[in-house]
Amino acid sequence: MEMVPSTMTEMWTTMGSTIASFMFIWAIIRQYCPYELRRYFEKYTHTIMTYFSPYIKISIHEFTGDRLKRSEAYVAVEGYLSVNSSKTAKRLKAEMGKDSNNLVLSMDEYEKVTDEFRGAKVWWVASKAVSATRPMAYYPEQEKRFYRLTFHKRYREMITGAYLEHVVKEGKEIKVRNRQRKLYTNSPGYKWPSYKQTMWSHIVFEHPATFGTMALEPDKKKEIIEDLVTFSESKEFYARIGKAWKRGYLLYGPPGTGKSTMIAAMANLLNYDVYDLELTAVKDNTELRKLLIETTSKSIIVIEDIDCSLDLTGQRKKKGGKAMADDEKERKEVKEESGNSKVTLSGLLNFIDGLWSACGGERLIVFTTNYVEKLDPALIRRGRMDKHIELSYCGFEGFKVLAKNYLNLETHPLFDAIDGLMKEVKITPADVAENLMPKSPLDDAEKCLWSLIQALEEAKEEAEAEAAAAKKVVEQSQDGGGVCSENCLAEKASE
Ligand SMILES: Nc1ncnc2c1ncn2[C@@H]1O[C@H](COP(=O)(O)OP(=O)(O)OP(=O)(O)O)[C@@H](O)[C@H]1O
Ligand SMILES: [Mg+2]
Repeated sequence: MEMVPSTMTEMWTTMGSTIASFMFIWAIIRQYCPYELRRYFEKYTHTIMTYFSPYIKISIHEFTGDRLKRSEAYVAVEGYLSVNSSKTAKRLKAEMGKDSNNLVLSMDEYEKVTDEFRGAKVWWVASKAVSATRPMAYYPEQEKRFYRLTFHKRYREMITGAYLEHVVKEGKEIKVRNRQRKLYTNSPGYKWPSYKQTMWSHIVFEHPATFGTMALEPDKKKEIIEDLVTFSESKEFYARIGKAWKRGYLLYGPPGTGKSTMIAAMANLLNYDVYDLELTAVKDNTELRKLLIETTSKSIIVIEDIDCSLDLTGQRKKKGGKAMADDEKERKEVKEESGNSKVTLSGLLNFIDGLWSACGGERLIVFTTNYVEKLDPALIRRGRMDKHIELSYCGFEGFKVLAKNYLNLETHPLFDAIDGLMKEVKITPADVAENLMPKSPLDDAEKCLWSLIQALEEAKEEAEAEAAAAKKVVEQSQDGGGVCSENCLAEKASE
């Protein structure tokens, strides 16, 4: 009877001393053994333990290979765990989320969470390994972060198949929902730090414009929105017809008619990033291609005032029959005009629809111009710029949207007078908006409407005076018996 406690005590003593000896040996190895020997010891202990363990482990590393880009799988898992871990994990970290007004939680380093899928239990751990070597003494230690998934080997097939598929799909959706949208620029004003890999700099994109606040004919607005939404939902369609998943928009019209505003509204509608490409700051076609490759999907690449960016209007046409000297001179002129940029029309065409432009998919390319007639037809032909949108002077429907935005008015007795005047004179939405904007806290809606009526009346008087002057010139030229061309009439009228 006394044997049992004595055996138990002996057993505990033996176990205790074994663990103590093991720890002692391990402490000595850690203290005195060279790094290589330690690694060797760790490796074999690990192999023996893995052999007897019924669990399988999968690691998903943040960076793979060239370390240039975060691994897509890691980003997706991060998204998936940000939602799933925030319910169960005890140590969380918080980062600023979408629109800078909410915090997104995710599991902290070395935290472990459990997940269940079709009755199978799995465990996720966020971990990091610190690289033993540093390229230079003053470089910070390189941390390699990774997630480790552990599950029982009897679920191998289901976890490596259906479960991981589910994690990646859901994680990507969560990332898109939570992401801070960005406005990128390649502007030369920013000095790139030498270690920086990317040629774009960015800020958070927070433009408030939406199609709801845009002054535009309702039918036109509806058509544009439908076109954009159809594009964003057509991944399979583009794949089936063998076309890269991108679409070009040409926005043209006089200054102040809402071209730039529409780009912001497009980005807000589709939840896309915006790449504002300053073409004059691009050194040459190679640099243009590099910039393109660095853009991500779900984005709008914008080239504003394309007619001013480069001499893209005649270069290609002239080149064919010209002598070498002429060609050289022409190239020099183009270079001077466009701030040392050597981007050519063919470089730009390749940028839009060359092989590289298909990398990544789901991208809109938008050009804006005030002078559509100045552009080379090759640049804006259908297929390159698929949709041409003219933004023009403000109509009564457009005015009503602005009155609602600026004054919260849906109707007013002065609307009829404004409608009448708008049929007679051209006014840009920017001018309407400026007049409707209260200039002091005492300005009420009626005062703003009167300000607009006054502006419209002044514009009408100006137009009438111009028309009268033109008529006078015509009469004079007829009296004098001379023949005057249209241009000459316009010149005299403006005098
Ligand atoms: N269609 C519109 N709807 C609502 N607001 C507009 C519209 N057009 C212009 N605006 C207002 O006028 C301002 C100037 O418009 P925007 O910069 O979009 O014009 P633009 O066509 O890009 O001009 P530019 O050709 O000079 O670049 C905007 O800040 C916006 O408030
Ligand atoms: Mg603009």
